[in-house]
Amino acid sequence: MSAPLLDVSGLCMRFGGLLAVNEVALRVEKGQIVSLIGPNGAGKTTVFNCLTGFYKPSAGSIRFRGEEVSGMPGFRLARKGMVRTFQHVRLFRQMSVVENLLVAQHHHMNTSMLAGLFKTPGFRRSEKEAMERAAWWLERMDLLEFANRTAGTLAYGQQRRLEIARCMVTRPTLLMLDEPAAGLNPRETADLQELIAELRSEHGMSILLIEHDMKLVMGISDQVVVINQGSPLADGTPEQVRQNPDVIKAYLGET
Ligand SMILES: Nc1ncnc2c1ncn2[C@@H]1O[C@H](COP(=O)(O)OP(=O)(O)OP(=O)(O)O)[C@@H](O)[C@H]1O
Repeated sequence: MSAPLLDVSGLCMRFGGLLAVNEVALRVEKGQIVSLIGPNGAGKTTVFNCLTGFYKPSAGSIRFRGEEVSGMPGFRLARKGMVRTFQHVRLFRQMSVVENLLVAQHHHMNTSMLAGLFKTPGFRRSEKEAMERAAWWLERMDLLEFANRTAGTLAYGQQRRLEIARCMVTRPTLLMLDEPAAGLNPRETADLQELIAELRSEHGMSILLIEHDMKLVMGISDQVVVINQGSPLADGTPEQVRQNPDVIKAYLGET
């Protein structure tokens, strides 16, 4: 059997006296949708920040495509195919919608500064492909008509979609979404669920999701990992997790 796409074990993150993440383990197999859930302050975003190189974990192993990547900076992880969105939308708000997608691809373009200076055929081809990819994803996300609008002026749901498009133009392997349904209305959340399913079925994405919307989590996940106060509480299929008494007590019982 091949190694999991993402294999995290013994992950710990300490902030001074606070052990915010304590021995967390999770796996994402290729093509899986895995959700990380837990009450407010459970440590979910801290786990994401460790996985994506924002924090250097205090302990533990993070293997991505078989390689130990713990402590690797975010831009290198992104090049390797691990990309994320944020709990609070983070776009280049003053840039146009399409510029946001072009900038995102810059690190991934196979061109040198000299090639850019002399506008070599290779550089021009690379730029054309980046523009085509941006246009494709803008259309897919129903954002094409806003291509030249300043990103900060888009409606909130559109900004969320642009953030996902910004990940997708880099052609990632693992997409990590931090509360993608936050601030969306029920219709938009249902559309998001459909989009996530299609990212997997049509684009071969593997997805790790932090989400509070239980309908979305239970409706879309292959596996659910539950943490509470930084520590692992349960993991399994949505059905197994839904019926776990510890989870009901610590988390689902709250809602
Ligand atoms: N940079 C930091 N410095 C100190 N403490 C932090 C830092 N980041 C997070 N924490 C603490 O770590 C704990 C876990 O926070 P985290 O944001 O990871 O939880 P969460 O599960 O994502 O919560 P929510 O669902 O509310 O977003 C909290 O007690 C938080 O205050």
